[in-house]
Amino acid sequence: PSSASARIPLPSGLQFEVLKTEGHARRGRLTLNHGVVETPIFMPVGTYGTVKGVMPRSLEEMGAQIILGNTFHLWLRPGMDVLRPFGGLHRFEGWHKPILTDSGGFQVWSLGDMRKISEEGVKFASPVNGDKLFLTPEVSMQIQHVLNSDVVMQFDECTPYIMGDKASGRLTTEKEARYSMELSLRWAKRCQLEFERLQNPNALFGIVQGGMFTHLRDESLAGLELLDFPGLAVGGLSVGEPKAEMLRVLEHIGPRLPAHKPHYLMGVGTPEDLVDGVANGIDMFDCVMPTRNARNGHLFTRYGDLRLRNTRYKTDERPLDESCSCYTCTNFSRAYLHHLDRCGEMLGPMLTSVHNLHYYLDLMREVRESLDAGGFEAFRRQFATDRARGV
Ligand SMILES: CNc1nc2c(CCNC[C@]34C[C@H]5C[C@H](C[C@H](C5)C3)C4)c3nc(N)[nH]c(=O)c3cc2[nH]1
Ligand SMILES: [Zn+2]
Repeated sequence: PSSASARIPLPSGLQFEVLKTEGHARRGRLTLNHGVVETPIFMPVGTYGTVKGVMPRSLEEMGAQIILGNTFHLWLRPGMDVLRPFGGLHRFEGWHKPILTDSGGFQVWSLGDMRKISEEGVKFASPVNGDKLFLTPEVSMQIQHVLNSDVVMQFDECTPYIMGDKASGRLTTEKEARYSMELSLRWAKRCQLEFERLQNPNALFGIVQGGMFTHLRDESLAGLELLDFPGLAVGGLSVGEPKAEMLRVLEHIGPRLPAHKPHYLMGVGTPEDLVDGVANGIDMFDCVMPTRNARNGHLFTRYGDLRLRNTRYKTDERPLDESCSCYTCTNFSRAYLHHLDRCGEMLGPMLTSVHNLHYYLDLMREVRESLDAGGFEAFRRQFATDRARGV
């Protein structure tokens, strides 16, 4: 694989220009150390150094501009000693465009009771081999430095929507959300100090927390603004809260994010969430749905969702989505994909992942084009009508 050409790093690792706005929606251009990204953008998610079942050449073909890496898992396996000689994740996984890595905080949080959170960081047993591990803001920065990701996320605590086990259903209190938000702010400062000590040439993003409390969201944003990160993410959403709650918080904080910086909504979401997010000032999205749902035969199309396992598709000669130009829709029928799914053939998830990712990337391309033409609101109405039509 070609060695990454020597690049002159960008100041603070990125440049961002807002080309057009329509309400709170923005059409932008994000220049990172490994290339340019047109926004709004969906970022396919890699988990173990690959977007499951999809080759990097296919990702390029479908127009992916930036993908996610997985700090937590890559730290455990293959580990930094393997990745360091490659100069980072790009050469290791054969993706030479921009990569964003999350800090690992969200995943440790998802480990549930196997973790112990303190001011210092998070102690937990490795799900890979049971080793006792300690993830701190500093260690997260050191791992992401080795991965050489273009966008580095601060180590934060994703404030839960429900405290304790789901059964109890106790909502996180304002006091708990405040403590968690302030912990993430202290960790943001520690991340910035370590990032600078490492002389990382990439971009470090802060993450806004505050749970479902808009005044805590404002305090989190104000605290992060003092640290002047080149980009900001909205965390602590899509964590089991009702859709209305997510929208309420998003409509509050999205328009309040600094206009000249890129805005990343973490872990969101459905096609409808992406369009709603753009309307509230979001530029970047990541979500496991396109790939995870593809493996479960849950396909997204312009006219609604499709469950491939349903017997009605056994003889259906049409493509998944007549309006889709992806490799899967161009070459295969619903009947064939239904058959692969029934047989458990590995080509099935590969073809359905190509379609779902292509659908998400194409949706965001249409959003960008509608913003270029000043027609995003009209596009948003047509999108909702089409999606309600049914496949
Ligand atoms: C789904 N809802 C949601 N996600 C969230 C994430 C992870 C974003 N995706 C990165 C990720 C997470 C997993 C799965 C893949 C690969 C890798 C491990 C990185 C995407 C979040 N990450 C951080 N650091 N903080 C959050 O508050 C947060 C909130 C979320 N709410
Ligand atoms: Zn398709």
